[in-house]
Amino acid sequence: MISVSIHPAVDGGVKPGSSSFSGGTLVCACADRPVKVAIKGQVAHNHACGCTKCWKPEGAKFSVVAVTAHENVTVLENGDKLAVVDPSALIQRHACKACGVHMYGPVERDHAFKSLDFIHPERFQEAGWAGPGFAAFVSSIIEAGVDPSEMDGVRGRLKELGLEPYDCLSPGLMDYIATWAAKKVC
Ligand SMILES: N[C@@H](CCC(=O)N[C@@H](CSCO)C(=O)NCC(=O)O)C(=O)O
Ligand SMILES: [Zn+2]
Ligand SMILES: [Zn+2]
Repeated sequence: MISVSIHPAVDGGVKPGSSSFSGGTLVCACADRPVKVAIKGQVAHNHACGCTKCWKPEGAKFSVVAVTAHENVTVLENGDKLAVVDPSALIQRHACKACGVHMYGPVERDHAFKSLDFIHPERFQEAGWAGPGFAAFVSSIIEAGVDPSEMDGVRGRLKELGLEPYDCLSPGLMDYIATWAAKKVC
């Protein structure tokens, strides 16, 4: 049986990152004047995300998305092609207007993730970025058009790949957000 496709970067097995990876350049999909963004250091909290807002390559059910500190992000070339996808969203996803690839998404609002940027490590020119460690917003793929009857197969495949499926973020990240919220309210 052909296994369920999750994302081209993980369908053949999740690749571990290299301890010597010290950052690189994200490049959009344009042949002409591609947007280039430099990222310093290894990425953190890389995960597969099933939400409808994250950029996915053609045909993928999930995105692969990680975070880095905003100070590690520098637009190198063709930044004039970037526009914010949804200015009302928490993550200010800066996408290439020509090819649609999301290049970086800063969180500027008062939130546990403030000063972090969401990026898609598959757009690195270089190899060695840390692979995804879990799958988030799995049920959200239904919102993107996946038939609910496919969900057992999708969750089964994610587990097989070592990407524990969650319908929100991982427990560690949810606890982190809740801890931040608890401190803020009191
Ligand atoms: N069911 C919705 C969920 C969208 C959503 O909340 N996405 C998360 C995860 S994005 C990367 O992990 C989120 O934090 N979004 C904030 C934002 O998008 O600004 C859907 O699928 O659309
Ligand atoms: Zn582009
Ligand atoms: Zn997402």
